[in-house]
This record gives sequence, C-alpha cells and structure tokens, in this order.
Amino acid sequence: MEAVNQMSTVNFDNIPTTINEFFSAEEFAKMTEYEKQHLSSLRQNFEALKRAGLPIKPPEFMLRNKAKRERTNITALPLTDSSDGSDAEWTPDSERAKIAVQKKPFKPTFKVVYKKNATKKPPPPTTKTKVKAKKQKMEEMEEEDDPHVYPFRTKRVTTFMSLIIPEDDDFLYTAFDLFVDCEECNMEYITDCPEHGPLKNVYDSEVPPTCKKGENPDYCRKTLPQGLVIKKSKIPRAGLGVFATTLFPVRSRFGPYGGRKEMDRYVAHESGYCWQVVHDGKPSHFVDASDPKESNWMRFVNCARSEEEQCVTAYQHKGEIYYRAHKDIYPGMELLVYYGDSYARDLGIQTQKVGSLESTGGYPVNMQQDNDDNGPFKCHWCPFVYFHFIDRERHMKRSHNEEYTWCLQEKFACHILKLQEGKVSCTPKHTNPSDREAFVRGADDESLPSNFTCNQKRAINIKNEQKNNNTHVMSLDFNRFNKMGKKKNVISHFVSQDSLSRPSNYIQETEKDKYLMNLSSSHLVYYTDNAVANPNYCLQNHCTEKTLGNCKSDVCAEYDEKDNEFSVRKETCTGEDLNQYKVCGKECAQSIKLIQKRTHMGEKPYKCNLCGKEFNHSNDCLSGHKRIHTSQKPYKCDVCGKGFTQNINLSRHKRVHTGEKPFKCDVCGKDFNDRSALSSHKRIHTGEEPYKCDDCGKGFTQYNHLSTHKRVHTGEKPYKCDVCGEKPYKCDVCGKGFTQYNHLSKHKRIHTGEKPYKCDDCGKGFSVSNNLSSHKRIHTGEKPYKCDVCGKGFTKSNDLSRHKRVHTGEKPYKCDVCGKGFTQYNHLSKHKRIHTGEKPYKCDVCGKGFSDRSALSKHKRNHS
Ligand SMILES: C[S@@+](CC[C@H](N)C(=O)[O-])C[C@H]1O[C@@H](n2cnc3c(N)ncnc32)[C@H](O)[C@@H]1O
Repeated sequence: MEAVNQMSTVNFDNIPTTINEFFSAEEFAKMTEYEKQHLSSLRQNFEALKRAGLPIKPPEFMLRNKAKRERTNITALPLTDSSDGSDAEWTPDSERAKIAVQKKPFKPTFKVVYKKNATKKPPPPTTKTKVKAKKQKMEEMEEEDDPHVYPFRTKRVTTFMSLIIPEDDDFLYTAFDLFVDCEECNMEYITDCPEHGPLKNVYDSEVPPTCKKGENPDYCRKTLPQGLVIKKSKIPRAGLGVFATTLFPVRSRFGPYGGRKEMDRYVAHESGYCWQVVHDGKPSHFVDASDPKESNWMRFVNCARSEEEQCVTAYQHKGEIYYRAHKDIYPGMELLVYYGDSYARDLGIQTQKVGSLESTGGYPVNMQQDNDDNGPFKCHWCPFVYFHFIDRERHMKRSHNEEYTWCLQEKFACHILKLQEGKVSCTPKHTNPSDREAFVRGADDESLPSNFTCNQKRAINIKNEQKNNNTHVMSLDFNRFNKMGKKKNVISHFVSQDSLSRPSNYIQETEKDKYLMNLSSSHLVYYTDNAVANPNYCLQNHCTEKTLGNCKSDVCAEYDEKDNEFSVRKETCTGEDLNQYKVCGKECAQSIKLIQKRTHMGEKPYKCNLCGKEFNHSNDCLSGHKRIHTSQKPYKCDVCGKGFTQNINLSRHKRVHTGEKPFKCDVCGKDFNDRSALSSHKRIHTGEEPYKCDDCGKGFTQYNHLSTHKRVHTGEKPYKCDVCGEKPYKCDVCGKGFTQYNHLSKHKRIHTGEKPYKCDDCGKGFSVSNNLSSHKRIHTGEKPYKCDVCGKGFTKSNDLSRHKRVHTGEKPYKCDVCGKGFTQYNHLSKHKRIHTGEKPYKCDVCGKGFSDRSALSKHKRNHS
C-alpha cells in the first residue's frame, strides 16, 4: 500500500528507455527491432518501479559490465538466467537463431511447463537449478506434516499445484511475446506460427449479471465455456471433473485459472485448489480456487494419472496460469492436467510412464493404458475415446477392422499356445452352459479334463486337428485372412511361431485379454472346407463387393439392426451347422441379403457416431469419413502437399492442378472439375432446394448453405476471434464486424462503390458475382425458382423463400429482446437497433447517425 501511495507521487516523465548504453555498437546493430523494443520496455518498467521505491532487481542486460565487454569484445551474458552462474554467451544472433528453428519432435511432458516469454528462452535445467528445485521440493516435503494419500474431501489435501523450475515470467509488463511454440510444426517463431496461427483461445463464458462474483456459489460453473461439461470424474473418488463435448483441437488454450490471490503458504497448502505463481525465479503467490464464488471452472480439472491421460499442460504466462491442449481433445475426454510431482504423490499417483502405441510400433498392445474398468477407453488406432469398453470395441471393429481382426487372431493364437502350455486359463463369457457347449465344437470331448473351460477345449481341439492334418484349421495370418473375404478360395494357414512372437507384451493376461478372447470366440466360424474365419469380416466384404446374389444358407451369423453389425447367433448355432457353413465359397448367411437389400433400397446402415452422417458401407466410406473428426489426412497431394482424409478427395483435388473439368452441365455447358459441384450447379436450373431448414422451412441448394443458415436460429457463432472472441474483421467505415476477411472485402465494396462484376448485356456492375448471376436472369427471362403454392417464379432462391412466407404467414426471425417476429432477417437486424441504439449510417455532411439506410437517404435530401 505504501508503495502504491508513493507511486502516485513519483514523476514518471523522462523515464529512460534507451538500451544502447548496455551494448556495444556492434551488438546493438545486430539486434532486431523486436529485441530493442522489448529490452527498452523492460528498462522502462524497471525504472518506473524503482522510482516508486519498490525493491526491484534490474533486468539482466542492465547489469552487464559495458567496459569489460568492450575491452574483451565478449558479448553479454545470456538473457535467460544469470542466477545459475551460467557463463554461456548471449548474442542477438544466437537469440535470433532460436527463432523458427526445428525443434525435436514434440512430446508433451508429463509435467507442467513454462510459457517462453519475450525476454527469455527457458534454460536447460543446469545441475544448479535442478539441485535448487530439488532442495525446494524437499523443503516443501519436510513442511508437510502428513504426506499420505487423501481421498477426495475426506481428508485434508496438504499441497498445491506447482510449476517445476521457476522461470522468469515478466507478468508486470511485457511488450511482446517472442518465441511462440508451434507444436504442430515443431518450430518456434518470433510471432504466431505463420501456418497454424496463434493459440486457439477458449474463453470463459460470460456470467450473467445476476450471478455475482464473490456472492454466488454457482459463479465458477457459470464461467464454463461452451463445449465443456462438469460431471463426475472418471477417476475413482476424484469428485467432479471437466469433460469435452466438442472437439478442442491441439493448441486450444484455456484460462486463465481463476481464483483469489493467496500469499499465505499455509492457507495454500490447505486449499487443494492452488497453483503457485513464480516471478523472477522465486515463488510469488498462489491462485486459490477453493472458493467456488471467486474462481472459475478450471478448479474442476483433475490431475492426470499418466502421461497418456494428460491432455492439457499447465503453464504460466504473464503471472497467470493457463492450460493448453497438447493433443486434440475429443468429445467424451476428460480434461486432465498434471498437478506437479508433490501434489500427485499426495493423491497417490505413481508418475511412471505408461507404454504408448508409439513405443509398441502401433500395435494395440497396451492393455495397461485403459485397464481401469472405469474407462475412458481409447481406441488403439485413432484418438476416439469411449466411456464404455464395449463401445470402444464396437468402434475398433467397425473402423479399424483389419487391425482389429489381426489382433484378435494374434491374441487367440497366443492363448492357444499358453493354454497348451497350461500357463493360462480362460473364463468364458457365455454363462449359459448349453450355449457354450453348442457353440464350441468339441467341447464335449470326454478325453479332456472336466475342469477345462469351453475355450480351452476348443483350442485344444483345433490344435489336435492341426496335428491330425485335419482340414479344419485356423487362419491366423492376418494378410491372408484379409484376402480371404475377397477371394473365393479359402486359404488354410497354421499358427506359425512367427505370428505368435510379436509383440511380446501383447500376451499379457488381463481382464481385457479375457474379454477379447471371448469376443473372438464368439466371432469364429468353422468351415468344412478349410478355414476358420470371422463372419463379420467376410460378410461385410461380401456386402461391399456386391457378390451377394447367391446367398443361400441361414446358419449362424446375423445382422443386428440396432448395433449395425453381424454377430454369431449362438442359440441356433450348433457344431453341425458350423460344419456346413461356407462363408467364402458360395453360401452366406441370410443376413447378407438384408444388408444387400438395404443397400439397394438406398438405406445407409452405417452411421457416424460423432456427426450422425450415414453410409452404405462401413469399411470404406465411414472410416474415411471419420478421419474428418480425427483430422487424419493420410492422402497428400504431391504438387501442393495438401492432405486429404480420403483418396477420392485427393483425386478430385488434383484436378485443380491439372485444370481438368470433366463434368459438363447439359443445360448451360459450364464445366466443373467435380461431380458434386455440377450437381449443385444444376439446381440453379431446376430450382430444386433439397436442404430444408427444420425451423423456418427455408430451402437451400447446398447443404453448407443450410448449415450456415441454421446459425440464425441457434445463435451459434462458430468463428471466434482470438482477440475479441467475436468478429475480428471490422469495417473501418461503418464498424460492421465479419468472421472472415473475404466477407469484409466484399462488404467494403458497399462503401467504395466498387462493382467488379459487369453484366455483358447491359454493363451493370455488381459487387458480388452471385448478384450478377441472378441479374443475368433478367435478360434471359429465366425464373428458376417457382413457388409450389401459387406458381410464381423468381430469379433468386432467396426471393422465393421470402415469398413463401406470404402463404405461410411465418415470421422466423425473432427479436430476443422483445420477442417480435420478422419475415426477413434484415428486418430483424434493423429492428434490433431500436434496442441497441446503434446508428451505423452516418451522414457524410453533418455526421448525424441513422439506424437505417432509408432514414439517412431521407435526411440527406435536407442538405441538397
Ligand atoms: C483442483 S481439485 C479438482 C476438482 C475436484 N475433483 C472437485 O470435484 O472439486 C483437486 C482435488 O480433486 C481430487 N483429485 C484430482 N485429481 C485426482 C486424482 N487423479 N485422483 C484422485 N483425486 C483427484 C483431489 O481430491 C484433489 O484434491
């Protein structure tokens, strides 16, 4: 308080901002403008605080011994840290060299990190800093009176969330944010990444004025941004947690962490909701979110138990704590951050690393990662996450059928070996013994011990059959198995040692192994000819190959409409049936007919569980489509490098480079490089508007037009500006905001009068090409848009939609202030200005503002 009073009497005029006195002429000349400005800001800040009487340390560069530097012609000490005694050299050049350099492939630490700020790049931890951090941690541990695990809210939580090694964070004043990490291209840039742009800020929701901060215990929940939900954590006994309901892509930034500033270390220890903030290398204060009335939603984010689980990383920036997504956060995933070793230890979290897919060569061998029955269950091959194990299995089976089947076979093979060696036992899933006996051929083999389970018996029988050179063998080689569904000749293949040998940790006996084992057993079908196969796979392939005309037998596989998949119908499936069942020859299960019928009837049984889009075939279309959600783009254009989710899209794209336009409109002769573009163009001629808005009935020729339109009703504004959260492109004439730059450019033509699109017939100019196209219909007389009630024709689809409301009396555009309805959106916009007092139309003579253009025109007449 004293310092503040003093500050008000300090004269801040003439605060020195020059920095050249601290550098040699040569050094100074090498510096960029950014560097100069930044250092000058630091000096300015320092001088101001010093004058105010605060005990402030000068920035590093001001401590440099200029005389010595010039004498020895050695460049300055590193800006990063002098306190560690490092004698590494700093030069503007070396600093610049850090900009836009390739970093090591990004690997999120199972730690919190520091934001690289304007002045410094974090130093690699030297022995001294490590010792310092360790010492500090030990001191903290000594202070803790009870270092045991505290179940949620039943015992005291004694520690706070902390960032590891203190790094300077000039949160008082920084002019620039140099060195921005881009995790997508593994580079550092002086400003935002030119390709991937700035971090995607996820702002807290605006809290209604009725819910007062400091008064309402619901305050923190009201700050929850869209796309997140607070509910019971998947971590046992962790209380509530925060889950995503929409995709938050990598680089999404949440925060800052809201809470009360707490200086008292003891209080912070007790809180359980505190982050420690560091300034100038030393602990500064805590942000305490224990009070829901004073904090934000981030207080509900729980501590990750493994590196795999951690999806946001905490870091400090300008004295505030933020969480940044270091991987895509998919709907259903819980936001989990690492609280720091000390806190994690108190929560009983072991911080050892859990094997990842990467480390196992991409095979789905990591059963530990989600061995917790509480889930969530992550797909082994893509970022989808499910709450239920069964859903994950279903997904993997559908979308990664090849890999999944391979795995089942591998697993099953391993089990057979282990069973043979007596190393494992299986617990069959089927509890009804008759089902089991019926399904498992050979289960009644008297020669086998009675305590053997059906799976064991079956496995041994298979093995015996192999030995006896019986024709019933298992196909365990995935590649061959894969082809089997497509080729008509069935391939016999014995279990090979080779296929059993990889990967080693795959044979772990876990609950999931057992489950998969049972799953595989319920999907194995025997052939009299020569193989064992998965009907699911075969039937699907038959279906996609459309070789279904000759399906005869209705034996043991059926299509489950609800689940969209095939399953073995155990109750009718006897050993005999199985022996008769020929999948890959001529005979198929009846259910294929069902699928085929659906396909021919235009039914689309495969539905994307994220967006609901439907497809005929699961394997190709749906899995390709799903890459839209996972952002996987494996098909790259060799000309421009652009990536695509599906090969077909790449082929289509390539025509942009070749100029090929193979699709011609038979009405007007216009060429298109893409069939769907031609189809939607044709609707101009037919007036067809297949995409109807459920709310107002308005029709659209294209689906994306409908999607955009729907936002009128939902109020959704998906394009958020990172700076102002809204419409970043403002018109400097009328102030109108736009979500996209090209919309602003188009809009500006209203003010400049620019009309680049000219009509060949009458020379009339238009500011946008669409208006020219519909104008041309005046000359051609074409009125493609017909009202189906009165038959009236319109040149523009908008005019028709608007006209239709004459018949329906509909007023779809409602004012959210007074509830008045309007037939047209622009009438509503105009009306809203009554409430907002906005007057965007200014008289260029007297400057008077008007809420609508006609009022301005009327007014202008007074001047003329
Ligand atoms: C910042 S709060 C997180 C929100 C908390 N779950 C709630 O419902 O308010 C921290 C507390 O959540 C619980 N918690 C967070 N992560 C946990 C974990 N991995 N295991 C057990 N408890 C956890 C602990 O009780 C911890 O003190």
